[in-house]
Amino acid sequence: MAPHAETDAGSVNGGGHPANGTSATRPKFTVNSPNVVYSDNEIRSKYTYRTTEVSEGENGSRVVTPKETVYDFKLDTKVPKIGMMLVGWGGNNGTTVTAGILANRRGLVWETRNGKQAANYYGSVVMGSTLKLGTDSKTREDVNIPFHDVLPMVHPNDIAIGGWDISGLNLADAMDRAKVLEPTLKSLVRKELAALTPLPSIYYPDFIAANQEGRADNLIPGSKASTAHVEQIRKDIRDFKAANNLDKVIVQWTANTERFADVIAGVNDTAENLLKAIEAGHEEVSPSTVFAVASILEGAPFINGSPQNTFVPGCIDLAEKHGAFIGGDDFKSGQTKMKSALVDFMINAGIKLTSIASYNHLGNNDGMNLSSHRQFRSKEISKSNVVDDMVAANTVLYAKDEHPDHVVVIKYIPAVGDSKRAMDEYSAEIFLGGHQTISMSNVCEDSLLASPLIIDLVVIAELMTRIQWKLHSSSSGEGDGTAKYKSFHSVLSVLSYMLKAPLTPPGTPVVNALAKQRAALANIFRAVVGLEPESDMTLEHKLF
Ligand SMILES: NC(=O)c1ccc[n+]([C@@H]2O[C@H](COP(=O)([O-])OP(=O)(O)OC[C@H]3O[C@@H](n4cnc5c(N)ncnc54)[C@H](O)[C@@H]3O)[C@@H](O)[C@H]2O)c1
Ligand SMILES: O=P([O-])([O-])O[C@@H]1[C@@H](O)[C@H](O)[C@@H](O)[C@H](O)[C@@H]1O
Repeated sequence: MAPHAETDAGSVNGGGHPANGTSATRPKFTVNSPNVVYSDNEIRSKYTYRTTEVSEGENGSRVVTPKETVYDFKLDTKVPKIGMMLVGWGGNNGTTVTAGILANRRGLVWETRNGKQAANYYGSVVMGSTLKLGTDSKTREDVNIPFHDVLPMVHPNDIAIGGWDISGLNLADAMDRAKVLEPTLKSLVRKELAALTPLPSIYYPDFIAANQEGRADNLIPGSKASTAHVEQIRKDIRDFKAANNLDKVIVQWTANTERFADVIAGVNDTAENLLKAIEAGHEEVSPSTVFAVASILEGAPFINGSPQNTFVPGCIDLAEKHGAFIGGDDFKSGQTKMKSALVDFMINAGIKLTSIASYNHLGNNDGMNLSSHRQFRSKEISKSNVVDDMVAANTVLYAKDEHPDHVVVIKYIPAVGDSKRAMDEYSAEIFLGGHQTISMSNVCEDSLLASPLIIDLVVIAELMTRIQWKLHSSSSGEGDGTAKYKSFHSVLSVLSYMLKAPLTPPGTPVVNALAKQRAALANIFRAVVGLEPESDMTLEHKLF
């Protein structure tokens, strides 16, 4: 069946939201400040970023100096028509997120054994959460707004969807294979999904488990990297963009977890070497890296929802050289999301976490792929490193290089399907030699937890393409109007809230604490419209 792009999704406004297109979308609030200027298609702001610099004082003391850097931000308020192309579109996540967007777009309601269920975007930080805007001028109470309203963002209902899969099943049959959704919901989206078929993809057998071979029937010829593969994927992106009359396309990897690729000097250590290695068909270049390279060259943001090292140094170098956005790694959906919140709480409460035993079993195709050791190893790494920053930051509890014992176990048990079971035990030392043990059982519907993250990653990555910054003349020392606006760094570490192993610009620290990640996201968006970070000090309720 010929690959089909989804029909133009932008014209169906199921969510009661403003139609998408090139017209500017009116912000949901107006900032009353001389530092914020509104025009038809832009919001410009002057923002003072306040930090604290610590330096060595006398006799081993420290000197702490408040620092101010003034930035100019520019936000393009035109919300574009975008498409999302998923690599692994026929998988559990791909089919579930597609069905979910269709259900929301059409405002579907279906019968379940507990009664009627309406489509929703629960689990999406953008569509399901709020943030504090400020304090009511009269009541002095908090005013909270939907996260989606803080800046003009794409509405997921309007995202055109397409993608690739090594399996040629149409999306309706693939949805059945995934065994994630209720039959009543499936029946309501089946017809539309049946008309969607993943584009053929590249398949290099050595990178994913051998047990995946049986589904590989929808292939672009060639079993190792090639320039032809890059060019085919670039053409697919262009064709999808044209077929759906899109302004932008964002590509996400939600295909199987690959083994780590060896990082080899002269092969994938620089952009130039990586392109040469692809041209030479080097066998250490993975399919995910080929997709990343193609997306970068096509100017489409690329996000890696799996744990493998797609972004070898040469790939990051290429993104930087092309000013393209990349983000990753590995959707943070259930067990690790809980861990990044619980460990933050325990260690910042002064409780000395001494061990974490994380066990989970699942029975979906992801689990089958992870039953192969080299693919499991990729996941073990991304699930294990999530506590490192929180431990290293507490030198009261932990000596240098001291850390809790931490084991990760993943077992494939077909009977549980997509309903992943996570069982964790957190052991800790408390006051006067006491011990605390937290045992947790967490039934995580893997794809129903990951799909909203796919949406958040696309919406936020797109928003980041419309935000630019420059040093204000008072900080740059240059005359007004001389500095040029530029985009955020190519590596979108702002996406870390949705990811287990956040990719950050080379040489910059990784923050895994969930609350810090979310605060960074919210406060950066506040800064873009000239608002101070939300500090939660609420002095207005303490000093009166
Ligand atoms: N909660 C979650 O579901 C969750 C959380 C974090 C990360 N992940 C990661 O997301 C990925 C997808 O998870 P899933 O449950 O949808 O898995 P899945 O196995 O159901 O889907 C993966 C799809 O990718 C396809 N595929 C494999 N190699 C491909 C290639 N080279 N090109 C195109 N398609 C290819 C497969 O045919 C399959 O349809 C996995 O890597 C998983 O580890 C999932
Ligand atoms: O995000 P999380 O729940 O910690 O991690 C999950 C793992 O526990 C699971 O084994 C794997 O199949 C999923 O892809 C996901 O990565």
